[in-house]
Amino acid sequence: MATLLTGKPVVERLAADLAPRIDALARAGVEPTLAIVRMGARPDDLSYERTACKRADALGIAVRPIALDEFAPQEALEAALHEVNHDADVHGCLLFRPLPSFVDEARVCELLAPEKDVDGITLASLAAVFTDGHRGFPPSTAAACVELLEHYEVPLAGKHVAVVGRSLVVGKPLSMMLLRRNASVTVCHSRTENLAGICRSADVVVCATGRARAFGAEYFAPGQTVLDVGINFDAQGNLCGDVDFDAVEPVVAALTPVPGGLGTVTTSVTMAHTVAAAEAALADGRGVGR
Ligand SMILES: Nc1nc(=O)c2c([nH]1)NC[C@@H]1CN(c3ccc(C(=O)N[C@@H](CCC(=O)O)C(=O)O)cc3)C=[N+]21
Repeated sequence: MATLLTGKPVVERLAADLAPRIDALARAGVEPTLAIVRMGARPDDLSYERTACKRADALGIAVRPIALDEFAPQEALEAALHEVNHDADVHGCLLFRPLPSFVDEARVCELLAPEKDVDGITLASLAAVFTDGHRGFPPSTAAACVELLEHYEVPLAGKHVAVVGRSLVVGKPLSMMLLRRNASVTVCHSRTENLAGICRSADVVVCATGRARAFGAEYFAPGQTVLDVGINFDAQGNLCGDVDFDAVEPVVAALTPVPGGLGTVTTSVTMAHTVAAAEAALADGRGVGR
């Protein structure tokens, strides 16, 4: 029987930290505001948007959903980001990825004002992750993994962490964040030879491939901590992770569930980044007294 590393206590702790800060902003006449920009209607985007709206509402953060058609021209997306950049009442922006394949994602990401980049999509934010700098925000999903590991006091220093997945949303930035905490990180991917063997040899395994229930018991060993970053929908439309939960739960020491795991922490981290962005805007005199 593995210990379930649920998101709930992490979410509650983050909320307790944010409440007085949101109150202080309200007294200064600022309502932290997050723009959510979506193209099309991918189920994982919708899942995030639903959870984000609920969480924002509970905390006293405003959400501005901006939904574009799946086939909207890139110019429409660029115009939406331009508007976000120039709206002093918007403090943060979450742009769902991946974008449709005809969109130049790298170009679009660079358009967002770095101070509103609460999900670490600009090069400025990513550079800070790689150089251990203090500017900007890391991608929320990567930050959520670290928050959860720290909350549950999972040792990282000197430990071997296998990160499976090399996206800019999770795998690459998370590897750097773990390295900074003195873990020895193996970054694995679809071309990795002996993936199961590498995973079995690790102290902590992070599954971030986006393939429903692809990680069976053969990838794991007793004593391990497993983070399941996957948000997938199976053929029946049920939300599931990258880990085959029923097969793996009897093997490992601790495991995050899906739903109720890292997704919920990711949402809260985005809210925390939005509040921090609002605080920075207030301190800079941006968006007040106009
Ligand atoms: N730039 C970018 N950054 C992302 O981090 C990103 C993205 N794009 N595109 C979409 C995926 C998906 N994603 C989710 C995060 C939280 C939940 C979440 O909170 N789910 C809840 C409830 C799910 C439900 O009931 O529908 C849970 O896991 O318990 C879901 C999905 C972040 N993603």
